[in-house]
Amino acid sequence: MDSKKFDVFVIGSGIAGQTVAKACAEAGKKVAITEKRAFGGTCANRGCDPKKVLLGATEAVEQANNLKQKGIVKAISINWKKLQKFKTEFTGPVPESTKKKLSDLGITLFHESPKFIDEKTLTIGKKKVTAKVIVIATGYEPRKLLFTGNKYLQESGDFLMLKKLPKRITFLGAGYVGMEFAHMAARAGSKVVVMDSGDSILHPFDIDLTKELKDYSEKLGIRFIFNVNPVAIKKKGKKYKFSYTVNESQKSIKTNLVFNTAGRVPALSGLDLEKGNVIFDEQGITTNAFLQSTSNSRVYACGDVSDKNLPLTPLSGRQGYVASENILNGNTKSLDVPVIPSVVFTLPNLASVGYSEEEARSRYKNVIVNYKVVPNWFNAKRINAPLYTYKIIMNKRTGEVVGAHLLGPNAGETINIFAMAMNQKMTGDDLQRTIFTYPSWANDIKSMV
Ligand SMILES: Cc1cc2nc3c(=O)[nH]c(=O)nc-3n(C[C@H](O)[C@H](O)[C@H](O)COP(=O)(O)OP(=O)(O)OC[C@H]3O[C@@H](n4cnc5c(N)ncnc54)[C@H](O)[C@@H]3O)c2cc1C
Ligand SMILES: NC(=O)c1ccc[n+]([C@@H]2O[C@H](COP(=O)([O-])OP(=O)(O)OC[C@H]3O[C@@H](n4cnc5c(N)ncnc54)[C@H](O)[C@@H]3O)[C@@H](O)[C@H]2O)c1
Repeated sequence: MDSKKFDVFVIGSGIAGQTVAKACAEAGKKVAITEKRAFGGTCANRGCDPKKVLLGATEAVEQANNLKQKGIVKAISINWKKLQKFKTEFTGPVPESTKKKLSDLGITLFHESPKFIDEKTLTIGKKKVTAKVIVIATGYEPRKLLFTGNKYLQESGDFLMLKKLPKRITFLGAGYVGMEFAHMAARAGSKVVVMDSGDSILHPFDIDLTKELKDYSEKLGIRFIFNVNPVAIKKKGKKYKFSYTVNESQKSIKTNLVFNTAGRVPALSGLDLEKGNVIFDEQGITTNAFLQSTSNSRVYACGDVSDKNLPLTPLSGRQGYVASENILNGNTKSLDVPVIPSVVFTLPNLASVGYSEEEARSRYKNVIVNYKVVPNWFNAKRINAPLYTYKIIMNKRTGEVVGAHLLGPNAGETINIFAMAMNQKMTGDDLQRTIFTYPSWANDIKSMV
């Protein structure tokens, strides 16, 4: 068997894997990277970026609909085929440009899944590869749902590639992906059903805000079914019959497509991690503070697949950076996680940073909770936006902002200012003293605190 030796061998070419591979190659190491799907990873090929391109058109529809009778006279609608073509302008070049960037740095590329045969050796196709350091950066994959007909389930990547938008779409899972895609599909003209095994949407987010978002989603025509236990999907001509139970009572719906949006899990299958002595659990690869495997010191894990994950692109990139520092300089950099803002790109956005109301109340003796529904504020009113709500939480003793939860237009941007304020331990007074542009969404922060 042909054998190759590297200083660093990276598995997975998403943001985490690319960051490590580039840093190590730039530092003069002999580096290889392998990718079993398209080079460039989830975010750029079948996640955040293509989603946000499709979202652009639905933002235009939302704004025009809100301003009907307020100056906009004609309803606008989406040409899905043309929108998809536009999206491909972004995703199409990703694999080749990623490959070029990596190989220009002298990195050797493979296009297959490897398998561990011992702690430092992998097989990849017919080749044997040994490396001083092996980096696992394989990301997440959709959770497998085990019921009859699960082969008919589609996943988020399939949605982003749909040539034609079907009349009826069902999303199984009301988390980030299910809610974002349900909003896009509904605005692009599909009849959408969202089901969840739990009793609410987006359960890590603030309950008051998610309730408002759910009610508004229903007005868009989205139907929610909660406490669902999926039973079977049967193909019936061009449609599917999806059977499920709710509180033990049997039900079914007819739909054109069913998407598995029931969560994502670490992508570890097929790597033969046991042979490499790499311990993992359902959180991902078990790592220490330096992102090094606790069982095999030659192995580092970063991005979604490490057990230190919070599966978001900026965090995965940061983990890639921390892993590369430790590979290159010895274990010197531990992963310090700052305050992490997060946004669900429904329209309006739901965004959050820091403690929930419940967490803050249990953590601090006295908290100030500023919770208000304010679609009457100028910024929302001028675009006739139906929802604008905030819940800002401050530690009463220090005045510091410890949590911010926003539902409204532009919330995905405004939340970044709260993240920065929290990282700098700013108080409500500090924010009030700041001069923001006017009239802008950021300027509303003064009134929120
Ligand atoms: C639909 C969707 C929308 C999202 N939207 C957002 C968003 O708006 N904002 C945000 O911050 N995050 C978003 N995310 C999450 C974000 O995409 C991930 O957190 C990020 O891509 C993780 O980067 P990573 O490098 O860890 O893994 P990935 O980008 O998943 O890269 C891992 C790579 O490893 C490859 N791989 C897996 N197994 C093997 C193997 N055995 N051999 C070789 N290669 C392998 C995979 O094919 C993949 O290319 C979204 C995710 C999805 C699915
Ligand atoms: N805007 C963003 O930043 C963004 C967007 C998309 C994805 N992501 C990342 O990707 C991760 C995965 O997102 P996701 O939406 O796939 O997962 P999720 O964990 O956000 O939501 C999964 C939902 O599926 C439900 N569920 C689980 N099993 C089920 C079953 N058998 N039947 C019906 N419902 C079931 C859960 O109750 C939950 O509500 C997120 O945690 C997030 O970090 C981020």
